[in-house]
Parts: sequence; structure tokens; C-alpha cells
Amino acid sequence: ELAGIGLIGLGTMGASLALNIAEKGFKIAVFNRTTETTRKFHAEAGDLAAQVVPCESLEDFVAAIKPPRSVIIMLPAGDILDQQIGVLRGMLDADDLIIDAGNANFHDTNRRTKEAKAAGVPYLGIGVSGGEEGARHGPSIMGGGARSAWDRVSHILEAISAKHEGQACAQWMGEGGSGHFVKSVHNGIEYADMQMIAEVYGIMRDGFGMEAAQIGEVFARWNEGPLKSYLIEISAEVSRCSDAKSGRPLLDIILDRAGQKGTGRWTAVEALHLAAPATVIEAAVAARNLSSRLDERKAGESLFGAAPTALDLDALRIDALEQALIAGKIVCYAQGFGLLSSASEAYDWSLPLPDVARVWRAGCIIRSTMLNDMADALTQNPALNLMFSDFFAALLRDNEKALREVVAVSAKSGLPAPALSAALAYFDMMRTGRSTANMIQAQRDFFGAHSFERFDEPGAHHGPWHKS
Ligand SMILES: O=C(O)[C@H](O)[C@@H](O)[C@H](O)[C@H](O)COP(=O)(O)O
Repeated sequence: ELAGIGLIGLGTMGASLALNIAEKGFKIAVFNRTTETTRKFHAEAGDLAAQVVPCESLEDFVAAIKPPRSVIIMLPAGDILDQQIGVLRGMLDADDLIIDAGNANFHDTNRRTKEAKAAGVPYLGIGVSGGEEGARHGPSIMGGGARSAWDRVSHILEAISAKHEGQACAQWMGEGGSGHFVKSVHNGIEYADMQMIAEVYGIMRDGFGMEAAQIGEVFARWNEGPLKSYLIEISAEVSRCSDAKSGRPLLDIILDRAGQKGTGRWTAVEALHLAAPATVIEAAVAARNLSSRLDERKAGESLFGAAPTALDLDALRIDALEQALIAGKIVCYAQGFGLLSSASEAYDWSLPLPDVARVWRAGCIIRSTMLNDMADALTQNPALNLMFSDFFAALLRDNEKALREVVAVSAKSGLPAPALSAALAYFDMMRTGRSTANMIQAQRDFFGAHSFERFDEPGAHHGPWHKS
């Protein structure tokens, strides 16, 4: 019996996704450049091995799949993917579908979709979120490309996806690179959420002098409240984990140099490009860049002395940290959905924003109970800044004071809080009817005759500079 679908790339995510597909009853052909990996995968597939067709050549792989074929490719972003698509396309029939399920840059997916369209062959770019665990037992899936191509495989993608209240967290988002863009923004928000959590962890560790396990208790408590989410849950777990070798808290042994593979950066770059402020995401990307400058930071510490970080609990209540995170999260998601809305317009995607929030409710890394409320608010008015929706405006009113307090105290005591500070600044800017951009306009006109608008007269105006 031929396989109903194929998958190339048995890395962590690819292998997990293939087992998930097999487990849901779909016979799957698999191929990996390194044959040893394919053999090992099949040998370790256990009861699912019968559902898996291990192929040691691309020819065998293509022949093992029932036409019209659907082939998922799970490879790192970049040239390697174009090469694989090129080779594979040469061996497939015209109506065979290629699905890139990796973390591609949506600009590349836009290009590849156009190339596929020009060649008259189907192509999908899908964002898959949830890490290894999610891929294996139910990820969140964000599809992009021709609707007809999505409809060919939606029964499989919905079957393997995470479920929220029985609803599949797998959704077609639009044409071209829309699926990968939604995934990028997901990752940008993931960066920002993680950074804000790391900042309050820093205040508890360096400000209050709390032990990792104590901090873990606080996160565990917050995971019972409005912040209930996968990232708070795992922050509690990693804080409470001890190092097998030394018995010390593992967190205290991990080097403070954050890695990144690009999705957060791409999101920040696109936000600047579209003039859709995503300052909390930008701050999170910059914090990762700064964290990698370990030696320079150490040199800075000896040059300027470590910040006078010690705080007493009178200065700041632990609960204020939870409230600050709630306010920061609302601002960050408002920016994320604002960016999705701007891109949807710029690229003519008509992104279903309420469905984006729904698809993120389970399976993905940023899954949280707050996404339920976001889906409701966006359903009521997808065009409205999320901060201005009744539910979140009320929540912000209740929590913005704590965010202000946390940012103020951390600034005074030299505890870096770039993402929380960016969130507060955005909140204050977005509720300032009369900003200071008039000074910018005057300066621009002074040195570059760029002109300015007046309150009292339409048109472009110039100041009486350089006249005297
Ligand atoms: O949604 C997910 O499942 C994750 O976001 C996944 O895509 C991956 O873990 C990120 O690529 C990590 O990104 P960085 O390596 O850039 O932190």
C-alpha cells in the first residue's frame, strides 16, 4: 500500500511530526539525507513502524507515495531548502504538492510560492509551533499558499494538530508567505514573553536575592492566574530544577548568553519596515544580542561597578511583578496583532486575526488562557488595537500602575528591564493625544526643509529659519 504523504528531514521537529502523522493513521514515507538517520528513525518507531515507509533514496521516496503526492519538507531555513526543492521538484509530477514546514523567512516563502505558481505546481509554506513535544503530540499550524493546496492536506494537518475545546489549532491564513509570517510573529511574541519573564526573574534574583527554587514557586503560583501559560509553566519548572552533578539550581549554572535562529529578528525588521511598532519584540531581540556580548558586559561591570541592585520588599511587592507582566503581555500582543494587521494590508493577505489567536490557544509555545480573551476581543473588532478593547483596557487600567512601579524601581536600582520598559513607553505614547513629534518636525524642517503640517492650515509648511 502506498503512503498517503511523505516527509523529508528527520531532525527533531521532522521526526516528531512524522510519528504524529503515523499515529493519526496516515501511512507516511520518510527520507533523510543521512541514511543512518532514516534507519534509526524506523527502528525506534515502535508500534508505528508499520505506518512508516523508510526510504533510502529520493527515487524510492517519490515512488512510495500515492499520486497526486504531498511532501512535507522539514529543513533549516535558507539555501539548503531551495536546493532540496529544486532536486525534488525535478522528480515530482506537476500536481504534486510541496509543503515547507520549517521556520522559513516569509519573504523567501513569497518568492517560492510565486516560483511554484509560475511553474504551475502547488506549494505551501506552513508555520509549525510547539517544539519537539508539540510536533509529536499536537502542534499549532499556520498555513500559507493556495487555498486549494491547503484543502488537499488540511484533513491530515487538522488531525495531527493540537485541539482546543475540540477545535483543531490548524488554520489556512492566506496566500503566499502569510503562514510563515504569522509563525514569525508568533516567535517574535515568544521572544518578548520570554524576555519579560526573564526580567522579573532578574528582579527576584538580583533585587530580592531570592533562590531559584523560591522564584519557581512564584511562577507556579502565577500559572494559576491570568498569566496561566506554557511559558510561565516551564519557567516554574526550569527554576525548580537542580543540576544532577553539583546539586545546585541548574539555572544558576546556565551561561547567560541567549541564542537565536532569526525568526525574532525577521519580525522586528518587518515591524520597522511596515512602521508597525513592535518595540517589545525589538527590545527582546536586542536583549539577546546584548546577552551574547559576555566579555564586554563583564568589562562594563568592572568599569562602572555592578548596579546597586538590592531592593527591599517594601520598595516593590512580588504581586506587582505579576501585574507588570500582565500589562506588558497585553501591550506586546497588541503590538503583535497590530503588526499582523499592517502586514495583512501591505501584502493583501486578509489575515483572519481572531483565528490567529484561536490557533495559538493550544499546541504552540505562546499558548495561554489570555489568548481566549484575545480571540474574543479580536472577534468583536479585529481592526481595533487590542489595548483599546473593553476587556483589555480594563485589565490594563488595573495593572499599568504596577508596570510603571516595576519599571521605575528597576531603573532606579539598575536592574535592566528593556522589554517591560518598552511596553510602558508604548502604553504612554499610545495614550498621549499631544506628543512631542512637533519638535521633530520643526528640527527636520530646520536642517532639511522637510516641511511640517500646521493645526490651523492645510498643506505642507516651512518655518522662517535662516531668514535673519
Ligand atoms: O514555535 C516553536 O515551536 C518554536 O518557536 C520553534 O520554532 C523554535 O524553538 C524557535 O525557532 C526557537 O527560536 P530561537 O532559536 O530563535 O530562539
